[in-house]
Amino acid sequence: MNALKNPLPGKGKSGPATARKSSRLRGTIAAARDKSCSHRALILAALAAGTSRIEDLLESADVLATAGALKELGARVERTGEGVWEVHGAPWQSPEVPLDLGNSGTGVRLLMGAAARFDLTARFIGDESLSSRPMARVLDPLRAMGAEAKSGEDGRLPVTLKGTSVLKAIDYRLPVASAQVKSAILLAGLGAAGDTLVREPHATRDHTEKMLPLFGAMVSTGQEGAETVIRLPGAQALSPAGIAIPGDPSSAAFPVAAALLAPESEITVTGVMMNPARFGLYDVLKEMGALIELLPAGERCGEALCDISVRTSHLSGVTVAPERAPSMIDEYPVLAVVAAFADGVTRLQGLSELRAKESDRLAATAALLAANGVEVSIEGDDLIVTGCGPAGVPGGGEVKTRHDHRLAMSGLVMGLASKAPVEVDETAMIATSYPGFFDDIAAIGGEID
Ligand SMILES: O=C(O)C1=C[C@@H](OP(=O)(O)O)[C@@H](O)[C@H](O)C1
Ligand SMILES: C=C(OP(=O)(O)O)C(=O)O
Repeated sequence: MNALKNPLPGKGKSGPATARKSSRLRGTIAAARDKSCSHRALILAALAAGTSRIEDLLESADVLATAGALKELGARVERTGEGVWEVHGAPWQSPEVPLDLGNSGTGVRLLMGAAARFDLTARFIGDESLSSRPMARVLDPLRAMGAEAKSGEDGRLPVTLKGTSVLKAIDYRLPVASAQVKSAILLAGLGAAGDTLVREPHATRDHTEKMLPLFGAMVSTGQEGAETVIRLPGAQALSPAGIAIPGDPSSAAFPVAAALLAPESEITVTGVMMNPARFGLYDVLKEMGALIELLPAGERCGEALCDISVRTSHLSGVTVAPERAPSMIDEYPVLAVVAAFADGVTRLQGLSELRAKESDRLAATAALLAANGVEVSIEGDDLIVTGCGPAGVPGGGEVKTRHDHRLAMSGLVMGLASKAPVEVDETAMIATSYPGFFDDIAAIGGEID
């Protein structure tokens, strides 16, 4: 394994934390870099013949786990400066050790797809949370393409995958709305004989499709009735690229929500990617009455960017239809927190996929709200939140984070605006997606200790 040229910054905080009512959140912060694009940039670079340079990579635990796995698979991966990485691709080989993807669903599922087209055997493992998440959704299509896979109980990790350089192309309709499954199939399809087709009944984030051409690959996206169809010709070689990673709308959601809820606040988060398949939360917040302004801020990686300015707002409950879920899938916990402060009832519909995240996020989000005195219920796959309105959110609860970074950050955002402080039981996993969270909240004046 090759060593990092420059040491990485510290891993962030761990242990419990308490957020206290804060007001006058002010300032401008740069958005944390996008996790989805960071994983993809590393993986595509490791498939390309030659040296790619990635700037502003998100140096979070999840992304570093992907970088570590790529080294074990034979790529040369070097950190040459803050957020700057050089990756030299090579044909992937059987790793000598199990590939430990820690907490990262994106890392493990995309890597299984990308590895399937090589003559190699790799064992994939992860932490307790990742080991409880479904992998059959990726292994089934990879098996249909000709890979062999053995999994733990119920299609979970550990998974031993035997890839093959003679993969078959498939025409596959996604049974769940998942960009990870789509991407795994497309990455495998790069090495298959013939055209691979992925059909999406509900469009999901399209970063893989958008980034592949930057590495010289051909891929096209079309519409057949209500379905989005992605077609990728097989037997494609990738060329190296220079990529700069845009800001993450999912991470930006936390400071934005804090400023909406804490009195007399006004902040700006700069450089946020506006990809429509990621931006659903911001549309919903506007529908709730949020004072949000979006200022165009150029482009990165083929994605339009904006600076988001947000002020403390009077919010009303809304209904969010199920078909909007893929465009804001990771934002429901913090949206539920925002809804708890609104006037009236918010209905978040069609959230079955939240049960397959780092925790059962549907149950855990309801528990977070209930522990802090908010009326909440789950009806089927819907989350119903009765906003506390002018009475305010009581707070005072202890949030069980269940290895889930988004729950931890959502609980802390609630505590920045609720009457009594909110404690979360663990914060280490925040570094999986947003290592700068505590610094950013402190920079705008939020009190977390
Ligand atoms: O492709 C990606 O980068 C991601 C897709 C989503 O997962 P699913 O594909 O499981 O919906 C999302 O929840 C995850 O944070 C990142
Ligand atoms: C679900 C998430 O990530 P992953 O699936 O990559 O673990 C997330 O970041 O909220």
